[in-house]
Amino acid sequence: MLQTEALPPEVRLVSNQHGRRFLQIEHPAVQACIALQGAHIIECIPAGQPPLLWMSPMDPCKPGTALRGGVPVCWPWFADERDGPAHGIARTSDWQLLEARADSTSVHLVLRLPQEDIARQLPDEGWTVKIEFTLGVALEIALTTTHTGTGPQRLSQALHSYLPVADIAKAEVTGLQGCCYIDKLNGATLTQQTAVRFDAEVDRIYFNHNADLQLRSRTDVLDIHREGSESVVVWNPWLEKSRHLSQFPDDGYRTMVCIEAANAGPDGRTLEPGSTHTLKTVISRTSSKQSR
Ligand SMILES: O=P(O)(O)OC[C@H]1O[C@@H](O)[C@H](O)[C@@H](O)[C@@H]1O
Repeated sequence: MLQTEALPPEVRLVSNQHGRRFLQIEHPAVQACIALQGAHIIECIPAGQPPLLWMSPMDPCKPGTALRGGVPVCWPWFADERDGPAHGIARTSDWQLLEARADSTSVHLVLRLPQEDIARQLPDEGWTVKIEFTLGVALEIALTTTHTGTGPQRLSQALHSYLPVADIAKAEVTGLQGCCYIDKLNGATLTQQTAVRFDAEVDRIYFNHNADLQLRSRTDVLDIHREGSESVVVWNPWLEKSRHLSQFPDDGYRTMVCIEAANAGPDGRTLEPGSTHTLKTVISRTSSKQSR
């Protein structure tokens, strides 16, 4: 773990009143906050812009509880693709900061999931995993997994980005037209004909897809670029599910949508011993354009 004295002045390690620890980033180009538990970024505000991420106002901030919003890291499985906790084991451990540096345009941070946490929870498997954040005018996250065990190992994962919208009923996701998806609500496989719009719960895995996406909401446009990802999860719980979600207000669904760079469903990977895979997403607001 990097010692506090080695942090650049733009990065501070802080604790809230419950003892939960965060990396607080204050840089001329960006303000951000990353919870060590889960290596979970909960705030990213490029200078002069609205936030790039949605965060629940009901976050209890107690150590051990799941944070609803930001970018939870789902690893080494997505949702319930394996037995065990939903979205894998990475969300509950405190990650270790390995590297922190800043230049004139951005802050770069590297964290890793402690080996003893992986060994305790997945005793028969060999993995190392680290995450790199580059924070500036864009939010860049790269999750790198190395298979250190013997025999092939399955890997599915997601950077579960909660993105803000002014009004979900007027938001749309473009770039998925013509793409096939699994509708997780009924198991059907369908083809997306138009931009994705929302008037009910949506929970889908789009697959065989690696092109860029846009989230359009009133005059705001977020650009989403992915690498090492052939699938993208689009999720909005709508009203009924919102009422049952932890740390989520009943009307939270109106102002968020998850667009997740993933390797999920048919895009789950098999890694051979010694091989490495990087899942990357870049979220930016390149301009304000006219939307619906
Ligand atoms: O409630 P969780 O575990 O944070 O998951 C939230 C949602 O995450 C999405 O990625 C899944 O597709 C949904 O099915 C799930 O409900």
